[in-house]
Amino acid sequence: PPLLPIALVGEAILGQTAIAVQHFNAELAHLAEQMSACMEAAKGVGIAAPQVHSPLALFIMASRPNERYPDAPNMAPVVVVNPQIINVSSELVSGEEGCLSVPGQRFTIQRHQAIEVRYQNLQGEWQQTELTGFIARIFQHEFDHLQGITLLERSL
Ligand SMILES: O=C(O)C[C@@H](Cc1ccccc1)[C@H](O)SCc1ccccc1
Ligand SMILES: [Zn+2]
Repeated sequence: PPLLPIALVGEAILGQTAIAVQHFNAELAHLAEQMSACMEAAKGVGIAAPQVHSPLALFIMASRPNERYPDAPNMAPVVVVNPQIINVSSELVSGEEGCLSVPGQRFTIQRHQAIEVRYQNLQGEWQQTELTGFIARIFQHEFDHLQGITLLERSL
């Protein structure tokens, strides 16, 4: 099946607040599958539903070592639904980020080093955990997408 087209910065959907997911059904699981395929094809470590023109509060995050973050952990893709950031560290770290919606560009972005988060999985079960480092960075990047915020608004 073809990959979903990726919204580019400037398209309205990337500037909108995402809508809470209410129905944890097969359709949601199918969307998550399509998003994972897009992320893998783009060699990304994250992708948010608005980037594939869906208004839902849903993203995928993964992690693997890459040239910018050679010590990044290997983490299998995680589906994050209706996320909340409930605590953030005062410590900020600067790092380089890319965005599938701003192709070919890299930005230096400050993020919280550690965050406490709460989200639902594809079955609607609430998870709560603390994230640090590169994975915390990815979560914050994708969470921004669900608030209609892209790197361009955060770039130093
Ligand atoms: O647009 C997206 O959400 C995918 C982003 C994910 C990302 C978040 C934080 C820091 C870096 C990337 C990227 O396009 S995925 C491509 C990539 C992978 C590793 C490092 C930099 C860029
Ligand atoms: Zn992005």
